[in-house]
Amino acid sequence: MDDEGKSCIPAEVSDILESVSFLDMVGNPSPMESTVLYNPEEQEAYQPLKVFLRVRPFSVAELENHESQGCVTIEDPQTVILHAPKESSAMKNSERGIGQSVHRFTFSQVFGPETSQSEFFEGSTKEIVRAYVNGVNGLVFTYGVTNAGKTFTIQGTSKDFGILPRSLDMLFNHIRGRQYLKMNFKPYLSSDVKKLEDAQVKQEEAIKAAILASLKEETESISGAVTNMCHVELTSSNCTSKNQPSDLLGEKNFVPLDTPRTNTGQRTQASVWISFCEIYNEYVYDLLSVLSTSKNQKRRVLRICEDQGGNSYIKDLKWINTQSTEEACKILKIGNKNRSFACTRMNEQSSRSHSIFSIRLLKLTDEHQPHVLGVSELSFCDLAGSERCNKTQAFGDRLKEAGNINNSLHILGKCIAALKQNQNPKMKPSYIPFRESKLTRLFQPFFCGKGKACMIVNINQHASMYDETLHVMKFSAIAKQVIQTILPKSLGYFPPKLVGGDGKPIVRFDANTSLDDLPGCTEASTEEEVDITILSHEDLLKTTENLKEKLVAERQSKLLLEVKIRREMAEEMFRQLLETEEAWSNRLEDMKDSYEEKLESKFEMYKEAIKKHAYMCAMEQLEDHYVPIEEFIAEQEKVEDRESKILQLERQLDEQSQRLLALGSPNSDILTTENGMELDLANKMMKRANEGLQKQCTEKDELIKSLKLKVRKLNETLLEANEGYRKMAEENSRLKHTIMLKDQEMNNLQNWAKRVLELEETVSSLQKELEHKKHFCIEEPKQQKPRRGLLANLKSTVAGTASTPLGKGWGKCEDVSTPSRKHVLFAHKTKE
Ligand SMILES: Nc1ncnc2c1ncn2[C@@H]1O[C@H](COP(=O)(O)OP(=O)(O)OP(=O)(O)O)[C@@H](O)[C@H]1O
Repeated sequence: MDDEGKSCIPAEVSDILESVSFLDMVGNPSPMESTVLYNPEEQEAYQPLKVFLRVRPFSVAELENHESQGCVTIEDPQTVILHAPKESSAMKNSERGIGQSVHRFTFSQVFGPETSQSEFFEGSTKEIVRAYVNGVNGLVFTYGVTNAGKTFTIQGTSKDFGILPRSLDMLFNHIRGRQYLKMNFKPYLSSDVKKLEDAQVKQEEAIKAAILASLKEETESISGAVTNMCHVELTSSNCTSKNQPSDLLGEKNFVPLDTPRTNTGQRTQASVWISFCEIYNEYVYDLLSVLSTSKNQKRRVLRICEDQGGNSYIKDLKWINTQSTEEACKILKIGNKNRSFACTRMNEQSSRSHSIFSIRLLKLTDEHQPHVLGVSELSFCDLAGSERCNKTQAFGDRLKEAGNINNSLHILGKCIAALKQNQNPKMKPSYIPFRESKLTRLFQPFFCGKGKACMIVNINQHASMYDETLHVMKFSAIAKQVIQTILPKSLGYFPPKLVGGDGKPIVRFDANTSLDDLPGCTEASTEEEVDITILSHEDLLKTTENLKEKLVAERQSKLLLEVKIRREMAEEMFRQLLETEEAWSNRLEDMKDSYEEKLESKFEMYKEAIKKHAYMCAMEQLEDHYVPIEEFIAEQEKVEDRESKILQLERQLDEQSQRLLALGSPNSDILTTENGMELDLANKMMKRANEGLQKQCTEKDELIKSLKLKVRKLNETLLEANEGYRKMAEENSRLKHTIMLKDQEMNNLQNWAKRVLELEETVSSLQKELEHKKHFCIEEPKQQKPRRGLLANLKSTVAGTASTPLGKGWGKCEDVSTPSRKHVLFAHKTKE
């Protein structure tokens, strides 16, 4: 989208517009289009929205001004190519690599600048008019920038009639000779009929006379022009013959109006009524209101209401009985005078509002005892120009108008985009904002299967309007993909209802539906959007009173509804709480069991580990200090042997000492001399014994040393064993810590249980409130549902477990007084 001013195309639509691929524009079928439709009825029911393009010729003035040509090229009857002129944003964008400078669009039919009004009517609108006279509602709307030829296409000029007068002519030719000339059956609400009292008929006649009188001076010219049209333009019709019906409709498949006859063989008759209104600045005005011609009087704003079938209609809109095309054209002219024209810079007679001209055809049985057989409506909507504010250089009121025009077209764009999106089964259905503008509210039934619509896109070939025209074309590319679903009459329609002059039902044509089904006053029940600024003081008071009554009734019904909803909600909440409680208690049990199992298995694991470790340590020690028993015995024997030897030697030493003492006595000299030899011998022996002893001592020392070494090694082994023990103690403390954490988790679980208890209290308070409400409603108090046991169970379990030292969920069924298996186990572990 360009950044110049506010676009009439919404951002969402713009996004889609930008994403509309070149292939889409050349007419690739949408998902719905590509769906195979097997029977002709289905094909009739699902049709893409017909979009016709009409290219306006250059005016003499434009040709004189050398308006650049060549922007629009018609390739074939369905395709048109747009070439961006140099100065356009599209060209600038394409030069920057964004978008293309050439675009191809396809339409149901493209009508070039040389197309006459008659050719255009034949090729575009005739089909809808044909369906209309057979009872199918129709809508024709023109879309395009200002000065593109929308009004020219619908209304034409006094010499060159547009599709509207031609449709009227076709209709009147069709019903010629079977027209119901009395005015006592009048359109009512969206598709009902009101039977008027005589006084009301007179009033209708007076209104019509007043309207026609306001254009008396121009009657001649219009009459002449219409006659002219019949004689000159409609060459294919027998319009010249007043008594013969037109053969415009004389084609295959067309069922003439007089074909259906009632069971009693009565001929059908037709009554035609027209209305003309405009939507200006989001207000609906009646263009046929006589008062509106007075300059000083403020125009009355009309409201859009809905009937019981949800169909929108304009409340208090004037419907004028019309007996001929001439009359209808006169009325159109009067309406045009009231239309909000304002000079814009681009079009001298630019229409700044959306105008809607509607024709209602009432099919009746014969005059003596008339019954309504059906009502169909054909509307022509001339939309205001879709240009942006800055192009028209709008300020003040014009800017406001442009804003409102843009807004309603913006909503129309959103609706069309949403309709297209909703047809795609792969996309998420989106809300269609029909109610966001008056225009789309009135168009809604046509897009919801209650009529046939067709869109006429008008463009001019101005280079200066290229960007605007491109947006119009992109918009139409989306509109073309919207599939219209025409509902069969049996579906979605409320059959026409005949009401009396007071608006109360007289006859209903649906035998299956009784009159009791109808609301007392449909109108009153469906009224909305009251514009209080247009009401007098008395009206305001009356309205206030009515509203007060309605409010009281509404409040009562709302209160009952609220009580009902609250009760349902409370029951639902209670049920949910019980379910939650059950789920939580189950979960709690499961968690407890799983933690118990985990803890037990961990204890077993650690026990095994400690045992294994102790065994390993013992084995290592055994390996280090292992001495074979034989060696040990041999060593022992050696030691004993040596000890006995030492004892023997000590005894010998004692003996020697005694001998030496004996030798030291007075007769020792004698002994010395006598025993000198013996002493030497003894000394030698002692020396030898001494040496032997010394040797034995060194051996003993070595043995002691080796024993000390062994003792030291044993000490070291002891230290290692101590270290192992210490590690095991640490492991043990870690285990204790893990157990503590598990305890905390169990605490958390208990907290959850408490929460469940709190919820239970909430439930009981809700129940109390419910009881209170029940009293309020003076209803039989219901027996409170017996509480499920789980909550109580949980409560007692939690209370029981909380009192135990390790509490926290150990053993749900164990006796508190007897120490549980886990307690003993845990105590044992702690001890370890
Ligand atoms: N097909 C046509 N042949 C000849 N003249 C045309 C054609 N279409 C439009 N014109 C002339 O172009 C001028 C503008 O047309 P018209 O008023 O219908 O535009 P518009 O789209 O209704 O503009 P706005 O939205 O401002 O009302 C008129 O003078 C009309 O007579």
